[in-house]
Amino acid sequence: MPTNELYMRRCLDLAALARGAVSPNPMVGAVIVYNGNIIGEGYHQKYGGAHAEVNAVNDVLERFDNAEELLLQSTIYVSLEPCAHYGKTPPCADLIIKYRIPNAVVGCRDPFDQVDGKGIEKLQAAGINVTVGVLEQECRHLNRRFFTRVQKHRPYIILKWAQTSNGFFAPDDNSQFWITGLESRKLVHQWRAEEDAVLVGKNTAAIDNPQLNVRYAEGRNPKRVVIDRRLELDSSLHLFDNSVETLIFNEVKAGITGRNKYIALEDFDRYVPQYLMYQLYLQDIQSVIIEGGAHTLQTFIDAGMWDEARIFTGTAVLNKGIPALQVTGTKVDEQQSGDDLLEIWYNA
Ligand SMILES: NC(=O)C1=CN([C@@H]2O[C@H](COP(=O)(O)OP(=O)(O)OC[C@H]3O[C@@H](n4cnc5c(N)ncnc54)[C@H](OP(=O)(O)O)[C@@H]3O)[C@@H](O)[C@H]2O)C=CC1
Ligand SMILES: Nc1c(N[C@@H]2O[C@H](COP(=O)(O)O)[C@@H](O)[C@H]2O)[nH]c(=O)[nH]c1=O
Ligand SMILES: [Zn+2]
Repeated sequence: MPTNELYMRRCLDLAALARGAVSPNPMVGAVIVYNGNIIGEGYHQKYGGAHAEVNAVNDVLERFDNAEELLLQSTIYVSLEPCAHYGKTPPCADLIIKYRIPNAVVGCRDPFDQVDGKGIEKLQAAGINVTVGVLEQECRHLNRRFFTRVQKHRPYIILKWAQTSNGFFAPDDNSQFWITGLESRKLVHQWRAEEDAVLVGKNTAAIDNPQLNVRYAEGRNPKRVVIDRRLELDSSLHLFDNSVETLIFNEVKAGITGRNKYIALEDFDRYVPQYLMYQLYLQDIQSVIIEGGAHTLQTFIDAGMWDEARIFTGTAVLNKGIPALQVTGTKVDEQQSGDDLLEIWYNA
């Protein structure tokens, strides 16, 4: 692998260590290389905390007595364009300029309005040799949630469901039927920990009484979201147990009771997926995993409001029921999850 790619790959690995911990900020990793050796590493570890470049420079300063001398002959690799603005921390471009690091290699440009090329320009104006676009697609992919929020003004939307081996989604008698095995269940809980919110429709909330939390994996619980137009759901359901912030989209009331947030939509007959996702965007929710049911998933599919679909096909069989859903897009992966088959599709 060419050298630049090798170090950028390390930046990506570092960045990914913060999965689920920095939203709505992007995940970013940085390494500093002197004479073919990595002398410092860092990543953005938690929301509001130091940026990757700061941690990488500090790592060098802590490890070497002659750090400032080494930095004068080093290259900094960073998976996202260094920031140029005063946010929660001062601009990273200024830090690189301050230590006169002569070379910067950037994975991809930051689309965020206050950066968007200004970090690169600032470095170049200071005489730093800047290379942009190393492993660019991978760098953009890692932060696809962040890019979607900044560029589309909505969260990244993941659809997830399970279907039987003979193409059914659920029984049609308002009962719960578990299709997948324990491994898939663990995987889904891990996915929940990686996203900001998990959403279900009213019937799923009533029939399954889901908890929608992270019990079979490590990590933090996502916010819960439910669509309940007329507020018909029973308040004794797990969803309303105040263990996690829960957003209830309805047409009856707005307000907060404990950790339950009622959000009123003006129009429940048209553009519901669009309105809903805009509301989540306003709440800084950068990604959402939609776990059903069929009706809810279908409205998002019909509106073209999805980015990724994760579809399990279990070994269970149903003789009749709600038919499984179809997406058109690109299948990017297929793998076994215990006895289940898992397909990943992108909407492109
Ligand atoms: N196989 C799997 O992966 C899963 C299976 N299930 C199963 O699926 C079944 C439930 O699925 P289903 O009946 O399709 O129900 P949903 O859970 O999708 O709930 C549908 C209801 O939610 C409200 N809603 C959803 N989307 C919208 C929208 N865009 N605009 C307005 N209201 C909306 C409506 O309620 P209102 O009546 O207020 O208008 C609608 O009738 C259960 O048996 C459950 O066990 C559930 C999840 C996953
Ligand atoms: N039936 C079914 C799924 N159902 C989804 O999981 C939810 C239950 O979440 P929890 O209460 O937290 O365990 C349920 O409401 C529905 O959204 N998921 C799957 O991976 N496989 C399955 O076969
Ligand atoms: Zn920064």
